[in-house]
Amino acid sequence: MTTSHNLGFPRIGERRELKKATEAYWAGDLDRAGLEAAGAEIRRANWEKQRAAGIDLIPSNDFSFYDQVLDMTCLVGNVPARFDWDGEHADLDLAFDMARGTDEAIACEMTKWFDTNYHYLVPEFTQNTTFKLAGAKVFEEFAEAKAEGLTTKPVLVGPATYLTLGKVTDGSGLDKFALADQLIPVYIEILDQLAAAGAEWVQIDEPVFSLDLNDAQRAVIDKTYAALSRVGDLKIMVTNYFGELRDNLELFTQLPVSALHIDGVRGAGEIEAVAARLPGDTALSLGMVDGRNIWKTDLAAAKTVLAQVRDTLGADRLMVGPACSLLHSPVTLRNETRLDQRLVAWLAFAEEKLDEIVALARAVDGEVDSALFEANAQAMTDRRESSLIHDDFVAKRVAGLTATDYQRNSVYAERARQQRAKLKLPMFPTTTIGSFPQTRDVRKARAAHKKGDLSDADYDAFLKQQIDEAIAMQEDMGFDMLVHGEFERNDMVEYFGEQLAGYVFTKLGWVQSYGSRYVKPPIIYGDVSRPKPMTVKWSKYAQSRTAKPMKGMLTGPVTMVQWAFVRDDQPRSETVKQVALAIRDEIVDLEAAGLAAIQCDEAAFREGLPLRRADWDEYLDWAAASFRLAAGGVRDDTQVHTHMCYSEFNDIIESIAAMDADCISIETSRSQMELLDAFVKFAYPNEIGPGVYDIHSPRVPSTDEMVALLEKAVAVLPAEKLWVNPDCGLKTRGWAEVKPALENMVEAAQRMRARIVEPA
Ligand SMILES: Nc1nc2c(c(=O)[nH]1)N[C@@H](CNc1ccc(C(=O)N[C@@H](CCC(=O)N[C@@H](CCC(=O)N[C@@H](CCC(=O)O)C(=O)O)C(=O)O)C(=O)O)cc1)CN2
Ligand code: MET
Ligand SMILES: [Zn+2]
Repeated sequence: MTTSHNLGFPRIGERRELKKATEAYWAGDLDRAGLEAAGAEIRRANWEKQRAAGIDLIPSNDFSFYDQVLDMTCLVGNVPARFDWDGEHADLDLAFDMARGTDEAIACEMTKWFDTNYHYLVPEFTQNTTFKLAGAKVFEEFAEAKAEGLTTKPVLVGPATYLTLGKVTDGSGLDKFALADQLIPVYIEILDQLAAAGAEWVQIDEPVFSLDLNDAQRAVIDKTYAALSRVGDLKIMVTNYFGELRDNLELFTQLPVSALHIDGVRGAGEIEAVAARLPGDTALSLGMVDGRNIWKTDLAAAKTVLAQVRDTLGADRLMVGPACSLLHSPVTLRNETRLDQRLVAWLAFAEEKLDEIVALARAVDGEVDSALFEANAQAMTDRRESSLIHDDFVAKRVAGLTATDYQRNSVYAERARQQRAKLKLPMFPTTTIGSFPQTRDVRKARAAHKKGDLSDADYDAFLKQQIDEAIAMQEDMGFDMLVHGEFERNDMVEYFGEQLAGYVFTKLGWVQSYGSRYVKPPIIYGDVSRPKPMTVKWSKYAQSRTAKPMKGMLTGPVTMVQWAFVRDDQPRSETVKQVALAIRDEIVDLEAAGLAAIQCDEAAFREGLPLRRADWDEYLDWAAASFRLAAGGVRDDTQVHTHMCYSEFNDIIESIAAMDADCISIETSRSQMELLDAFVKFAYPNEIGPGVYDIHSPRVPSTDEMVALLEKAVAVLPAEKLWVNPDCGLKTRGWAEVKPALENMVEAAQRMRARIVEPA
C-alpha cells in the first residue's frame, strides 16, 4: 500500500490563534497555562484535520511557539552563555528570551530559512559549546498525540542542517562541523527515547541537500547517518526539499535509512534517477504537492509520475507527501468567501493539499476518487484557458521593450550633479527607511475602515493627521529627507497587491514570517498592470505639508514577486517584468506629482537568489534589470533610492551596482558595519546609507554609538557618498523608543558634519 504522509502543518491556527496567545502571554495578559492550552488546542485541531483527511502518517513536533530551529537549540541544550541558563532544562520561557532578547542579553540573530520568507533563529557555536538532551517538547508532543490515539512521526531538524545554519560567534575560528561528534550522541539519545515511547518513524529534515555542499558537510552527513541508522527499531526518514539534489544525489540515495523524501516539484527532473538508484528496501517519499505555492496540483500528471515509480519500487516502498512542510502555505480556503469563486477553483491551501496527497496515494493503489480527479482536470483546463489570466495590452507592452527602457538617461555622476543642485542636501543627509510605528490605533482604524465602521472620509482624515504628526516630528528633529510613514499600508507587498490588476488577496491567508509576525502574501494569478496610481495621493499630500524633500515610497519588482504567491504558468522573470512596468508607471507619476526622490525597496533581492551557485547569474541578470526597468522612466534630477534588509552582499555586489540606484540603504548596524566590506572592496560607485540603528531591538542606541559606526564608514568610503539612516523600517517598533533613537541619530549626523567641516 502507498503511504500518504505530511512533513508539517501550519502552526499559526486558522485565525492566527498562535499570534494572539503568544502576544497576550508576552504582554502579561495570559498566563503560562493559558498559553500552553492555546498551543495544545492548535495541535489537536491540526492532528484532527490530518486524520480526517486520511493522512496515514501524521507529523508531530512540527508545532512551535516560535521556531523549529530554536526548539532544536533547546532540545540539544545549545543555549548561548549570555542567557544565564541553569544547564538543565531548556524550556519555553528560555526559548522566548533567546528569540526576543532580555534586558541583560541581546536576542539571537534571525535569518532567512533557505529561499523562503520564513526566518529561523541562528544557532550559536563557540569553543565552549557542548550539547546535552535538555528539552522535552518533542517527547511531550509525541505522548500528547499518542493519548489521542495517533502514533505520529516526530520531526527534527537534522544535524547537518543544524550545524550548517549555525554560526561561530566567538571569533575562535572553530570548525563548527567538528561539533558533529558531540552532537550525534544527543540525537541518538533523542531517537532512543522516541523509540521507547512507541514511535515507529522519525522525520529528519536535511534541506541542506539542496545546497552546494563542501567536504566537511558531506563528512557530517556520512557520520551522522551511519550512527543514527544503528538506533533500534525506529524507522528514519531523511527529507530534502526546496531544490534538486544534483551532485548530492549519490550521497543522498546511499543514506542507510528507511525512507528518503525528495521535493517532487522543484526536483521533478530527478525523480526517475533517484528511484533507479535507491538501494535495497529504502522507501521513497515523493513530494508531489507544492508546499510553497497555492495552486492545485495537476493530479493526473502527478499520478502518472507516481505510477511509474510504483512500477519500479512497488507500492510498499512508495510514499506521497507535500514537497516541503506546509508551514509555508496558508491554512485553509474554507474561509475565503470573498475570493472570486472561479479563482478559488484553482487553489489549494494546506488543508486542501492534504486532500490532494491522500487522493494521489489512493489513486496509485487503484482507488481513484473520480469526482475529485475530474474536478481537478476541469480546473486545470479552466485555468489554462481562462480570459482572467491574459491581458493583450500587457503582453504587447512587454514585447515592445527595448534596451533604452532599461536605463536612466545619464550615468550616475551626471545624475548626482543634477540631484545635488536640486536637493541641496547637507553632508551626511538624514532619512528613514519609510515606515513609522504601526500602532494599535493605526491598525484599529484600518480594521474599522475595512469593516465599514469608519467612513472613507474619517479614515482619510485619520491618515492625514498621522502624516502631519510624522512630518512635524521629522522637521523638529532636523531630518533632511522626509518620509510620510506608510500608515495607510497593512504590509509593503499586500498593499500594492490589493491595487494591481492580475493580483488577488485573501482574507485569512496568513503565513508565518517569524515568531508572532505573519504576512498575507497576495496571489499573482494573471498578467499584472496598474489600473490607477497607488501611492501618489499620499505622497503628494505629504510633500505639500513640508518644504523639505519628501521621499516617495514603493516596493520593487523582485520583492513584489518574491513575497507573493506567483503564477507557475510562466517564468518568474516574465512576471517580474510586468510588475516592473506597473511600478515604473507609479514612479513616473510620483515624479510628475513633485516628488524629487523615490525609494523602491528590494528587501527580498538576496532572498530570491537561487540556492545553487550555478543558477545565480541568470537570476541576478533579470533581477537587476527589472529594477532598472522600474526606475528607468524618470529624469536625471529625480533621485532613485533602494533599500535592502540584512543581506550577505559580498557575492552579489556587482548586481547591486547594476541596479544603478542613486542611493541604497542597507542593514549594517548589528554587524558593526562588517556588511559594508563588499561595497568598499568593490568601490561601489553610488551613494550608500549604512544602517546605524538596529531596529530589530527595542534598545535605544546612543549618539556616541552611532557616531562610532559612522566613523567606521567614513574611514572606508567617501564621506560625500554617505547617508545616515536606520537599518530598516520602524513599523514593528513603538514610538517610545523610536523618538529618542531618531533624535540621537540626527545628532550623530550633525556631529559628523561638524567634524568634517572643521577637522579635529
Ligand atoms: N511581506 C513582508 N515580508 C517581510 C517583511 C515585511 O514587512 N513584509 N519584513 C521582513 C520581516 N518580516 C516581517 C513580517 C511581518 C511583519 C508584520 O508586522 N506583520 C504584522 C501583520 C501586518 C499586517 O498586514 N497587518 C494588517 C492586519 C492587522 C491586524 O491584525 N488587525 C487586527 C485589528 C487591529 C487591532 O485591534 O489590533 C485584526 O484584524 O484582528 C493591518 O495592519 O491592517 C503582524 O504579524 O502583526 C513584520 C516583519 C521580511 N519579510
Ligand atoms: C522590510 S524592508 C521595509 C521597507 C519599508 N519601506 C519600511 O520602511 O517598512
Ligand atoms: Zn528592510
